[in-house]
Amino acid sequence: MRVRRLDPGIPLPTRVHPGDAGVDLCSTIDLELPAGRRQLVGTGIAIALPVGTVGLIHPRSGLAARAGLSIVNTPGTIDAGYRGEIKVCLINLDPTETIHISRGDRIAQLLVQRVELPGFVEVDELDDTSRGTGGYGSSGGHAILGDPQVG
Ligand SMILES: O=c1ccn([C@H]2C[C@H](O)[C@@H](COP(=O)(O)OP(=O)(O)OP(=O)(O)O)O2)c(=O)[nH]1
Ligand SMILES: [Mg+2]
Repeated sequence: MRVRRLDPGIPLPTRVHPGDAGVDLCSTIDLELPAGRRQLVGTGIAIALPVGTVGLIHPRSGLAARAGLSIVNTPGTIDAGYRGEIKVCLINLDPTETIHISRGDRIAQLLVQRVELPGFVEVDELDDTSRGTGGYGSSGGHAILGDPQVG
């Protein structure tokens, strides 16, 4: 995969272990992210994905579990033709604590996947299926909102 470093001080995307699906991306900035706030953060890299693939930007589970750091539009979509800097819209989901990020910290991970590129043909009817138009919990088994002891 061809990759450009737009910020020479930032390491290339790294696959920490051979076979890892995600390659980690780093922040180009120091950042204080208060509880509930979001910010678009540069990663200092640009890539040339092959047509027929997509880059998906996922959060890192450790930061999510330890600090509540996530990504607003997870997974972010990197189109094959995109040549700009990959950016990450970080959000602090912790209810009270500020998250401190330093330049060079690994803040997200990039996955590259094959993707279908179908054309769309308008029709009057779609074929019947067992699910039909049922969705949004139609099969049951949802969690109950509120306190189950009350009422
Ligand atoms: O987390 C992300 C998501 C997107 N992008 C870049 C690459 C992607 O190819 C482009 C457009 O993304 P998307 O299609 O999700 O955003 P949009 O709001 O639809 O913008 P556009 O009108 O440019 O497609 O922005 C990122 O750098 N990081
Ligand atoms: Mg778009």
